[in-house]
Amino acid sequence: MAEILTSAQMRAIEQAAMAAGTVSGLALMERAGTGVVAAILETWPALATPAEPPCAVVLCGPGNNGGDGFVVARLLADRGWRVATYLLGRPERLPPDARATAEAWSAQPGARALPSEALAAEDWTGCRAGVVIDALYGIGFRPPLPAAAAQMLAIAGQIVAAHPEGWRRVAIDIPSGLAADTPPPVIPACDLVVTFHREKPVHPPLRAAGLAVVTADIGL
Ligand SMILES: NC(=O)C1=CN([C@@H]2O[C@H](COP(=O)(O)OP(=O)(O)OC[C@H]3O[C@@H](n4cnc5c(N)ncnc54)[C@H](O)[C@@H]3O)[C@@H](O)[C@H]2O)[C@@H](O)CC1
Ligand SMILES: [K+]
Repeated sequence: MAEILTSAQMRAIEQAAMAAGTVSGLALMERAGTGVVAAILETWPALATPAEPPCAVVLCGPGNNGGDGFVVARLLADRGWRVATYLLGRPERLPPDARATAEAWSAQPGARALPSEALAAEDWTGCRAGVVIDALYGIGFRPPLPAAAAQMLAIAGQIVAAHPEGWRRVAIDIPSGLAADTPPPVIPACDLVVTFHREKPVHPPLRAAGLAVVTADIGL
């Protein structure tokens, strides 16, 4: 059976690698985002060679999971996708690595880096293929889910529901609202979960329930 790590064990491995100077937190975040994009394109190869640019609605939370989301936004925009990020919280309160990836994304010409409040007013109906990226919370989350985050996920669900053949939901590390170290009380609506280095206790039950769970190598 594949090794399962708790969130504390995962953090300890990341901290040890950073303390040893073998990798920075920012480099790990870049690898994490790269792994998410690779998993999306492997899971849905049509998105790698689309007839028209796909869209990405990226929900970014207040921590490093959100930082991964900004990397994914930048990389998908580099591929010609139509991308917007929606940040829950204030950019100046992001932790340093996430702030760096947010700034790198915002600095891209044409980047649409928006506050969470903008999500409700956006119209994505003209985009036939796309992904909603859940980068709200990862291994740092402890329930309950804040109402504002639940509201963002609900709006994103409506975007996907409007195009059941063309839009997919992707969760970075963990579907937001679930805790890393315990079995999920409910199975969330999600098509692909991309976690890093090793699965956490939440992942095997998700896979057993039919969700695609991919573990990306981030070089730890
Ligand atoms: N250098 C790193 O730390 C790396 C982090 N990675 C990503 O970072 C994630 C972990 O990041 P963080 O530790 O910043 O945490 P998260 O991004 O999971 O959570 C963000 C913040 O939400 C807060 N929070 C937790 N529960 C809450 C609740 N119920 N209501 C409101 N706020 C709540 C936490 O205090 C935390 O500061 C991983 O899941 C992974 O996606 C990856 O990029 C790999 C490298
Ligand atoms: K997430």
